[in-house]
Amino acid sequence: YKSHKNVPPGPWGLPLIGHLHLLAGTLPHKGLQYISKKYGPVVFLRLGMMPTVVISSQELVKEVFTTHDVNFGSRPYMVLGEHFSYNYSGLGTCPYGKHWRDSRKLCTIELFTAKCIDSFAWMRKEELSHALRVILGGSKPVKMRALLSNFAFNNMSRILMSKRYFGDDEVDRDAVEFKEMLSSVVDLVMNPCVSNLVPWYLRWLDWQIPRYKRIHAKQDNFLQKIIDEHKETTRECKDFLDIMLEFYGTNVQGETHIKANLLEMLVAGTDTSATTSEWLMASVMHNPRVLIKLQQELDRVVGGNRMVQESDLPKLDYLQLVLKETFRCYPPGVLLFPRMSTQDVTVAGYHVPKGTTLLVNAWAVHMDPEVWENPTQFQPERFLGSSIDVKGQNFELLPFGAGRRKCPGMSLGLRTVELLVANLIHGFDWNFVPGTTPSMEEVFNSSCYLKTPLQAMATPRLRMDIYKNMIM
Ligand code: HEM
Repeated sequence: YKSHKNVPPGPWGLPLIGHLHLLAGTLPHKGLQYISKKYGPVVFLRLGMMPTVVISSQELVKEVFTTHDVNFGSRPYMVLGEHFSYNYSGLGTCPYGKHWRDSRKLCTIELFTAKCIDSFAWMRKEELSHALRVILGGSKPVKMRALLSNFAFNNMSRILMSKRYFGDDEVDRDAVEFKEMLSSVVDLVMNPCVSNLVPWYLRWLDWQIPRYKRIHAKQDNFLQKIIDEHKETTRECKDFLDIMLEFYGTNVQGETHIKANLLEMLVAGTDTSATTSEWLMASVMHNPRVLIKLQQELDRVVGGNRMVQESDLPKLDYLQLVLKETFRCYPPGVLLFPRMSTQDVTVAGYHVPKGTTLLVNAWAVHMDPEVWENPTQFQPERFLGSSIDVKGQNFELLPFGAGRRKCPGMSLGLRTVELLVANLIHGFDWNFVPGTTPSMEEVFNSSCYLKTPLQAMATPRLRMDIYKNMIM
């Protein structure tokens, strides 16, 4: 890399660890933003021994996701892909090519169309009624993270494989273990573990490999059991696992693709939606003006005699602004999901060789003062009258990425988040636990989370019979 004169600028690195020391003790997206302020919007770094280019401006995001999108269409080496996603068999980790195109088409047609998403409405309604029951009858204060995460997980697992794991009182112990495994897998996506930081011939040095293998064996057991159960029973209405069994086949290779897809979709679809909902709730609780304005809109559009239905959501204009602002300030994928160049390419006039990891600092773009006025302030009104949406079309707001490998689950994720938060805000007044004002401090585990899980006091805003009608 060094032998090439025209590589992007960057600080001096150290042997073996490269530039990792510059990110120690800071959140990676903030550390990378600091470096890019000094060296420019395209920076070359070595994360361990792995050559990496980091992009931090709207203009360059546009360049990589339009002109060079095919070239950056694959993912780099990741522990997630090798050890957990059955050697890159799933839609999110597999290399750009025929298998990816076929898998993406299957999901787009069978899972993510507006018609499919509408057809899951009754499941979301049931899950909502369970969430209401937890809020009204459960412990005080409400443990928001568990509530939001169980809602997202149950919705995903029902859509994918007709399974509901987290009940109101009873929980499936295997599922709890599986969900914990998923969290460890999520942690490993961008974790600076040895395997992620060295070339292939040194990966055997990673002392954590036996741990990956142990977790994977348990995960495989759980997923295989679900597939075997599915093959033995038939459902009146096919779920996505039935559709995948028909498409990929029931041979070992087919089932491997299915297990990888199930795992990746649970990883990609659960935490992202739950984290967005938690950031939104925390943000509006810290900005009571916004919370009151949301409730006024809900009173106007929905009224005080019922809970919010999916058909109300497109009419909730202010909620859309608040959601956009939440995504801008707290995108769950602050660095998106890494890509890799499959050919030598010129970015912003600099040479980027084949095999370089591309990180897009979406958070830095969302906080760029050249693009946003007062970027650090939470101000949903900034989107009033603006055509900016969350689809990443103009590359200044990218919570779902952009280009060919952008998130295919966007509409499903948005519907899940909007329905839940609209009902939480319409149905209850929310206050911090008396005597506490939790901080908005974040932690990074591949995704950004509130450091202290949100807990809140809920006071019903509507007549009791309205909740009772909703709770089945
Ligand atoms: C608020 C919710 C969500 C957010 C913020 C989000 C965000 C993202 C981001 C940033 C990427 C990487 C895009 C890129 O590389 O440019 C991604 C990819 C992906 N997401 Fe989502 N996501 C969400 C919900 C979902 C849901 C509900 C699913 C459903 C299963 C899903 C499935 C996927 C998959 C399969 C990929 C990989 C696509 C590929 O490589 O072709 N996501 N998501």
